[in-house]
Amino acid sequence: MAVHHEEPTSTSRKLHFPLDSSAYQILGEIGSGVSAVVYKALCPSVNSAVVAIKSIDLDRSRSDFDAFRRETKTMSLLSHPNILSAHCSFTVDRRLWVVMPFMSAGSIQSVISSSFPNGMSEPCIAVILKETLNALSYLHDQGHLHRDIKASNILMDSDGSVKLADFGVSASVYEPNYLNSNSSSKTSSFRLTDVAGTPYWMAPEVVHSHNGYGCKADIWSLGITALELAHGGPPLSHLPPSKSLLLRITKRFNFSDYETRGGTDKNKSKKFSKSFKDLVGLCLDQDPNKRPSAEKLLKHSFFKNCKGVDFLAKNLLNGLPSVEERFRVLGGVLSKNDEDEDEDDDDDESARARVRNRRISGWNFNEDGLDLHPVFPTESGSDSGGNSVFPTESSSESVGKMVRFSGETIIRLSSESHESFLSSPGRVVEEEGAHLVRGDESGESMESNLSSLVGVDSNAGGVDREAMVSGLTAFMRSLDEQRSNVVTLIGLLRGEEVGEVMLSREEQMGQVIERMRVELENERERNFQLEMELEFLRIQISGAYTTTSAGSID
Ligand SMILES: Nc1ncnc2c1ncn2[C@@H]1O[C@H](COP(=O)(O)OP(=O)(O)OP(=O)(O)O)[C@@H](O)[C@H]1O
Repeated sequence: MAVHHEEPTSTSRKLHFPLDSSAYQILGEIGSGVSAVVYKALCPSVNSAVVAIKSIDLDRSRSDFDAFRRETKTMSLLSHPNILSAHCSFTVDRRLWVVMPFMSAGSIQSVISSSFPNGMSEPCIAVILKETLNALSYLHDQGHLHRDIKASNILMDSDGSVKLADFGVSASVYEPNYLNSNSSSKTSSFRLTDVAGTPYWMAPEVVHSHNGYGCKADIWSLGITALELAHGGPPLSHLPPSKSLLLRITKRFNFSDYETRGGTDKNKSKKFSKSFKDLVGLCLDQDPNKRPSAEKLLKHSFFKNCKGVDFLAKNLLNGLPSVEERFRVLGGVLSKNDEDEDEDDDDDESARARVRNRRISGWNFNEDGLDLHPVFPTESGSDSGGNSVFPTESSSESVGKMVRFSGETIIRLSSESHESFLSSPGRVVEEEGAHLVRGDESGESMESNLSSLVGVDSNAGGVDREAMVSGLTAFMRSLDEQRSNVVTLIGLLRGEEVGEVMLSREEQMGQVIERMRVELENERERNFQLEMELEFLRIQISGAYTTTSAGSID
């Protein structure tokens, strides 16, 4: 077993946790995600310390190795009572092991699932949010964003102490992927541009991340977490992630909607204090600039008579099954739901269970094949109630981009020149398996094809002809490249010589495959954002219709 040693983190250097998997005795599994498993383990050489080991499969993970190095680096540089620091990390074969203190009560989400499926009391919520805000205030002050605030990333110990964990998608303002704005304040000026987080908790500006976002995205997620604690799940978690994400980020979704509908608990309408509603409302302001900072939120009246962590221990941990036991029960539910997910997409419980394992970080959100179906023509009618209008938003950056998703291809359309495009039928663009305009079809057929592409009624808008042509040309070029790669690969497999390269056949094949893999990954990453934007437009359109006709989000 190959073990590559890495520096232990600063906080644990004194303890000398071994950087060797054989030095740990695995006691059992306590959690699992798409690409990681969490174990409870013993470390006999360090006073038989009980630890949690997060073992991340680097091949299955949508974050790259650098992201995980960043997680452990971030954790090692931070020191705060409300932030979980790793003891050390090292690789074991193709897995990254992160050794952390064991938090015996597990995540707040697992506490909710087990004992409070319909939500916790406000005094408990206040303690959890306050402790989390302490961590966030420190984190933002240090120039970091967490980017994945949610109950499953807030861990609790047997004494009720609460720590923020999972820095897998956290980011530092000191890293190169942020945009500077004019503001002089460090914590308000940095702007990240990549999509990261988990759908139900994601701030609107993170979805539209080409405009950049900052630490206020964490404040939005904290607001969603507050609702999660209050109702047992985040708003709209009864819907598949893509739909909930997009509905939630539109202005159509207000906290009051959620409250009067009883949150995720359909049978019960809950009453909440004015100060709690005010706090959540502040966090969920669509305008990130209007959301208060973590530091300011700590002074909110909701925390005025906030109890200590021992209150949590008394009220949450009594009779709570062990974290292993909870995982055994919940783990069974999760795997069953994953098997069933195609059969029962609308089932509330399964949708809620599924989201626990899903995080948006680039294109992997699509990989799970949920409901992000902007190109399925048959769905357009039902999504829009058959009355949607063509997107009216037109911007230079939203023109003519192409999106490939699960073997389908969609094209971003602007609102202009639809008529002129449709009046010149006969362009030949074909691709097997893709929903594209065919050259032998009439203008009307093309129109319906185009409508199908974006899932909207094209009568109400237009297509930018030039953008379409340039987009389709780019698409053809990309197809040509892929075709040539495939031809090369077939040649190599058949034993033909390719060019005058002196490389072995295996090496040549390896190179071609690698090139195609990189291309595919780049394309998927690009496409993820485009899909989000397109779906967002569609939701806005159908939302405009629904709001006008029914005044409701359903
Ligand atoms: N240090 C720890 N101590 C005790 N339990 C832990 C610890 N770290 C994680 N767990 C348990 O393992 C579960 C899974 O954690 P993990 O970080 O892999 O996934 P997640 O946060 O649920 O999902 P994801 O991060 O993939 O969105 C947690 O919900 C928690 O119950």
